[in-house]
Amino acid sequence: MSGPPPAIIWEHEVERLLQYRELIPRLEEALGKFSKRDSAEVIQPVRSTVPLQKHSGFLGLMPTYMENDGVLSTKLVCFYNRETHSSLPGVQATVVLLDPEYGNVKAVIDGEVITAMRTAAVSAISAKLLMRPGADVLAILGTGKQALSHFNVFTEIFPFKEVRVWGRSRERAEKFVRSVGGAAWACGSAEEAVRGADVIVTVTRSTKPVLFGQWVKPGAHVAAVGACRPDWRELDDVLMKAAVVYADSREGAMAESGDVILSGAEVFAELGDVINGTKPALREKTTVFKSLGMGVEDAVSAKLVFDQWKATASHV
Ligand SMILES: NC(=O)C1=CN([C@@H]2O[C@H](COP(=O)(O)OP(=O)(O)OC[C@H]3O[C@@H](n4cnc5c(N)ncnc54)[C@H](O)[C@@H]3O)[C@@H](O)[C@H]2O)C=CC1
Ligand SMILES: O=C(O)C1=NCCCC1
Repeated sequence: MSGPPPAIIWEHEVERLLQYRELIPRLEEALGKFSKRDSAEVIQPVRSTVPLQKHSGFLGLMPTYMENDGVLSTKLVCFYNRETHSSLPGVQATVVLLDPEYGNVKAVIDGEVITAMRTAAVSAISAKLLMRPGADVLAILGTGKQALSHFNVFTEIFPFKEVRVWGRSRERAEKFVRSVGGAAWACGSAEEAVRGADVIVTVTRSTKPVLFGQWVKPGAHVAAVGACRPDWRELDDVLMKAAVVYADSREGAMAESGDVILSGAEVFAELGDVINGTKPALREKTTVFKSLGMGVEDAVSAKLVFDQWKATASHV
């Protein structure tokens, strides 16, 4: 292959280079560009998925081209629905950044930190747009990687007075609370965590509902991040039908979200539509943001990492 060898930028380096304050505005811009459906801005097909049946998982391929920005990338992500309490990873990812003119690989970047941070940052954007003003109580269902990245960004940018965490085992919820220096409460049940909460984040590997509409306070905002297969659920039909549903990608939600497909709920708008001002943010209603994850989010995150990496003198 012609051209210089690709940069290899791994986990600790990505952690050092990626900051929410720089990432969030770029993601907001990217979501808006995606929803314009202008092929010079963003070409991003719905994720192709290859089942890894033997290992209860999937390989997702997420190519994206942003012509006006000169960004070409693809993420390779494996995600699993393994036996409960398996110590094997739930999500593993790599982002490959290419030169769109020459076609050579410019960088191979660890995708786990990018996936954790860009997903949480997009949920935070959904909350910024859709939660009611004065939201005080945040509930997080799940205690894994996404739970931590969501805790980090939500507490960094919003002044929540209380953060509640639920996991399938109380022990894991308590461990999570210790890991964040005690800045949250471990709850004994999902119901206890979400009753009265203003914002609820679901970040589990569950394939059946863990959040039920009858527990959810009217006007609450839900960022639903797990359940990214057409037959997986995190939210029940009552909630899906009562809420105004937003998504990152309408096509993605119609193809991949069990919560949308199986409940028959309508996707009211994409987050990008709200950012572009073409659809309203119905903050006074109960809202669900159904996140599936998009290649364009990985593309702008990888570009940010690569640009910062190049700017670090010792690598040049
Ligand atoms: N929307 C998006 O862009 C993305 C979505 N995801 C999805 O988000 C979810 C969480 O991802 P990670 O935090 O990386 O995974 P993780 O494996 O680190 O954490 C998963 C959490 O779910 C819990 N869990 C597993 N089965 C459960 C069940 N039946 N009921 C309740 N809780 C259960 C685990 O105990 C753990 O707390 C996964 O479904 C993953 O596929 C991950 C990355 C991006
Ligand atoms: O966008 C992503 O990255 C993922 N989405 C759903 C499943 C895991 C990874």
